[in-house]
Amino acid sequence: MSTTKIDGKQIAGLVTEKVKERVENLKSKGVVPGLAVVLVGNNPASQTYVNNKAKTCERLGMYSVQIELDENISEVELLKQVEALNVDDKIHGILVQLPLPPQINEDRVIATISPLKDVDGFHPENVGKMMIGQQSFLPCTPFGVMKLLEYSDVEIAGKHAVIIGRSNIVGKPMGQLLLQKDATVTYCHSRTKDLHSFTKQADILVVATGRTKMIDASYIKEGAVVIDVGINRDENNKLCGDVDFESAQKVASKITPVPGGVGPMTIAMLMENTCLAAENTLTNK
Ligand SMILES: Nc1nc2c(c(=O)[nH]1)N[C@@H](CN(C=O)c1ccc(C(=O)N[C@@H](CCC(=O)O)C(=O)O)cc1)CN2
Repeated sequence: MSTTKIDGKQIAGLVTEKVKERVENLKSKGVVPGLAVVLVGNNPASQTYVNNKAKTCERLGMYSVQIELDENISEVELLKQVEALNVDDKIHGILVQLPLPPQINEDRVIATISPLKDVDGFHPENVGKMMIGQQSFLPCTPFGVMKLLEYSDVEIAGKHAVIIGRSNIVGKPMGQLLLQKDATVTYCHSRTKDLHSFTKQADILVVATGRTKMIDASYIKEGAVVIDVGINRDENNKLCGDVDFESAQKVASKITPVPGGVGPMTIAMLMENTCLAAENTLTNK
């Protein structure tokens, strides 16, 4: 089977070029889209992602601030920081980098972000709107996967999409977005019995297990499209996904690599959401 590698870096570049044009249009109307990224503690991976977000904002001509807080900060202090950003007119999008340290309740932090500035699409109001198909901020990783499928001409309507993973930020919204495009959706997870029997039926297989190279060719139907959302380190400390790429590419028709697949799309969609949040201030949404 000849396989196409889906180039997330290239597609992210195409998406951000369009965002850049929208930023220029906003600036001509006196609005500079602004993003605030809050980082608690010094998790090296989170630091890399936050720096990449700031660099991308700069490249697109957007304003960004990075708020770095101590690992031991109390929840009350963190909530105060978020509330200050909610009323800061220069800031259109607020993102609190996850994961957060154990003394902080993630749900409370997310619920404190104004839904109008929730460019991560994690606030219960935005999640609810997404569920009923109303305009809302979509979570960046599943939104990015939808763009990858669109740019790669993958047909979704009538296809069987199998999602392995049920997290609030990837698995659950992923299934919902595919359902809205008329896929038949099956969710699998760590308690699913006989995983092969489900994944072998998938026309589109989205893998978000958090387990290094767990999915090999034996799980994949010939010709399936395979999307790997995982980011792990292998035994040689090399970045890799939840899919065993070498094995899977022998049967998949299209497949995302790690790195260079879904990851760059997460940041591109964050830029698109921030731009949308700034545009909304002009239309009073
Ligand atoms: N508040 C949020 N926290 C987290 C999110 C999120 O969407 N919102 N997602 C992830 C981390 N993340 C963005 O924040 C993210 C992860 C990976 C990448 C990426 O570009 N990965 C590259 C490899 C980068 C590397 O060298 O490590 C790739 O896959 O090619 C971007 C963003 C959890 N937290």
